[in-house]
Amino acid sequence: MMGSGKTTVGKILSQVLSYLFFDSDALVEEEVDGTAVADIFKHNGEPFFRNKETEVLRKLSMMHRYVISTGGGAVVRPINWKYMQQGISVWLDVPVEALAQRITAVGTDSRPLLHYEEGDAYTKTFMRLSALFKERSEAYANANVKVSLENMAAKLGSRDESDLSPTAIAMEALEQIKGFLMGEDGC
Ligand SMILES: Nc1ncnc2c1ncn2[C@@H]1O[C@H](COP(=O)(O)OP(=O)(O)OP(=O)(O)O)[C@@H](O)[C@H]1O
Ligand SMILES: O=C(O)C1=C[C@@H](O)[C@@H](O)[C@H](O)C1
Repeated sequence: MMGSGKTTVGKILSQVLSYLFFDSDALVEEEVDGTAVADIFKHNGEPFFRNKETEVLRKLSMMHRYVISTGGGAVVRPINWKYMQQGISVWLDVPVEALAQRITAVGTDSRPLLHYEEGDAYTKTFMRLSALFKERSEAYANANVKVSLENMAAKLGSRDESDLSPTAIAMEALEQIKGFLMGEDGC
């Protein structure tokens, strides 16, 4: 989901692994002459953006030793899973309340799918994100690994996910990836 920390956590993970980091939204922007995602949505429409996103994921699926932060909506197209499953997919599962708080703090200008609701900034962001999460939760569950911030906080005896640093989340992702790979090898 947008604001879940894919970029922040993904960059840390890439450093720990000594992999390169790429953000698929940034690559789509490059393909459209440096046009910002919000402007691509505005001028070319969402289907145009989604086609570019699929094309970027196709190209990335041929690369090795990359950590990739995908767009939050990449999960909705089944064809994208064909590409994402060339690697190990990680779902950063962050409660919608926390997402809305983070996004409200930085503003919604760069997030074209959050522009339409009435009301105060937190409430409209929360409502829209809740609807998107409901539509997409089944698709996110296709990921090989799920890092639940709620579960991580509970293990630490806390109910507040904001206590979790991006580094701690990256380390948890790494542990789960190792567990997934060991399961794949039948270990
Ligand atoms: N663990 C965390 N705790 C608190 N804030 C965080 C955490 N991880 C990321 N953030 C903050 O949340 C915001 C969104 O993070 P980030 O850009 O990494 O998310 P994203 O999933 O890549 O978002 P998008 O898909 O919309 O680009 C940033 O302001 C970032 O500093
Ligand atoms: O959740 C989404 O559908 C999106 C997330 C962003 O990363 C961008 O890919 C775009 O704003 C759409």
